[in-house]
Amino acid sequence: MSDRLPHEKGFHVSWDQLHRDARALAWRLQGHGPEGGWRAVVAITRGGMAPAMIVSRELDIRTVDTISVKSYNHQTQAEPVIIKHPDADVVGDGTGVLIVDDLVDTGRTLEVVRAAMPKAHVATVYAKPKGRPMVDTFITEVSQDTWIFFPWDMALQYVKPYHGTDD
Ligand SMILES: O=P(O)(O)OC[C@H]1O[C@H](OP(=O)(O)OP(=O)(O)O)[C@H](O)[C@@H]1O
Ligand SMILES: Nc1nc2[nH]cnc2c(=O)[nH]1
Ligand SMILES: [Mg+2]
Repeated sequence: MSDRLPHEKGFHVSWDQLHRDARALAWRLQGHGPEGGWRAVVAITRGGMAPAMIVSRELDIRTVDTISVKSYNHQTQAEPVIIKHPDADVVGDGTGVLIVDDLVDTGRTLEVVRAAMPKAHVATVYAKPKGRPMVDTFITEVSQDTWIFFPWDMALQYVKPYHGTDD
């Protein structure tokens, strides 16, 4: 995360909120697939896996695969590389395939994913302005200087009361 700082704001997403937003994404996608419906979901690991599970459940899509993209740092420029492809027999050129990720930020990850499946439909739960053109469907936009905190990266912890003492 350090190479992506500074971020002025934080947007904290609870499991409950993530569930609601991923369901809203599924609702928006329902009926918008090609004739015959969506054939498969491809989750972009790892952040896309929880949203993809929720979307595939809501839309009753049983064929779910993954694509793994790793961002390598070469002199501060992050260069995403696909380190695991989905099953070619399942996805083909992407027709009828729903690619799901938690968010788009710069759009670099989706650039390489789209190149691998040009005809797929790309859906993210959250989007930042720079990456928006890379997404077909999303639910909530946040500003570019906002860092989104996901529930799998967080834990409940004690917070000091405003009045300054611990009891
Ligand atoms: O639009 P971009 O600037 O490419 O950023 C968006 C990507 O960054 C995060 O994944 P990350 O690479 O951190 O890996 P993870 O999903 O395994 O946490 C996020 O889950 C998106 O996949
Ligand atoms: N968790 C998280 N990962 C990211 N990867 C790129 N942008 C973000 C972000 O805002 N939050
Ligand atoms: Mg990711």
